[in-house]
Amino acid sequence: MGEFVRVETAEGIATIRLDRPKMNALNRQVQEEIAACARQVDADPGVYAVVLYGGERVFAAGADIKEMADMSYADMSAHSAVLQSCFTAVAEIGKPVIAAVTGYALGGGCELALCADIRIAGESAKLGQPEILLGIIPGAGGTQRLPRLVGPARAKDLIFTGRHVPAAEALEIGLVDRVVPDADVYTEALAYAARFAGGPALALRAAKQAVDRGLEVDLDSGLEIERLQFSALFATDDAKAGMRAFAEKSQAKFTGR
Ligand SMILES: CCCCCCCCCCCCC/C=C/C(=O)SCCNC(=O)CCNC(=O)[C@H](O)C(C)(C)COP(=O)(O)OP(=O)(O)OC[C@H]1O[C@@H](n2cnc3c(N)ncnc32)[C@H](O)[C@@H]1OP(=O)(O)O
Repeated sequence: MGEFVRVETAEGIATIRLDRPKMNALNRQVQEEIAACARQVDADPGVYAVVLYGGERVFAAGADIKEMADMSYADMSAHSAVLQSCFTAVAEIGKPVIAAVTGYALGGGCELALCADIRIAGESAKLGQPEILLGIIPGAGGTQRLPRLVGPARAKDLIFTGRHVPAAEALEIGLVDRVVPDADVYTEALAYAARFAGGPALALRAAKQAVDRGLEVDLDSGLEIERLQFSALFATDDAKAGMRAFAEKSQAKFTGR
């Protein structure tokens, strides 16, 4: 349990809850607490899916500008690897991760949402990478994850202009996957995550890793990643249970082994 970031778990779903004054501004402490929560939920066999949530008002308004304002090249050069690793810890959670985007997801806040697999936004939510307006650029994966999601031209538009993207446009360009009434964002994210509770955790992890790792390599290598992940699942009790249940017209009981 961190000071500004905590894990709340219920019925197999973990929420990583950001809760810091000043729009959940991401300072060093928040980033490190996010990474600790990511590692905690990744290692917890009782957690089948994860929701990232900043509260009803805001997801996260980005890095703490006031903290960064006094940082030197040396400071940031020393910290930026840690910073990226905190976000990568979220991206590498071996379970479905859903970002519940309320209010603003800007800068590092948008980059955090990009580390999720699915993004559900409220109708009045706004996302963006406004770093350019501060004389800097995204530094927590935005220049890499955003173009992979929306394409290089749209990513450059958002990064070059720093503009806020309303939820409806974010849906159009694939930056978010669903738009729901503001009041329903968190419950909708939990409902989607609940689909995975009690499910085939090993297969879900294999699917996520095959897709994510496959995006980074050529097709032949990606097919090899899939082949190895697919074959490995035949060593699991879950695969036997799942296919036997189908044959017996019964409900599969997955154990995560
Ligand atoms: C060696 C030490 C290492 C330290 C750790 C380094 C951390 C490095 C992290 C790097 C992460 C990767 C790179 C990412 C960079 C960024 O994210 S840059 C920031 C990008 N975000 C923004 O530019 C958004 C800034 N905020 C706003 O534009 C507005 O606040 C808003 C979101 C549009 C909301 O406006 P409004 O509703 O009018 O509310 P405000 O009055 O503006 O805000 C309320 C209070 O919250 C404070 N605040 C808001 N955002 C931030 C922020 N990002 N950082 C710090 N503080 C923020 C705002 O100042 C208000 O405070 P008070 O005036 O004191 O009430």
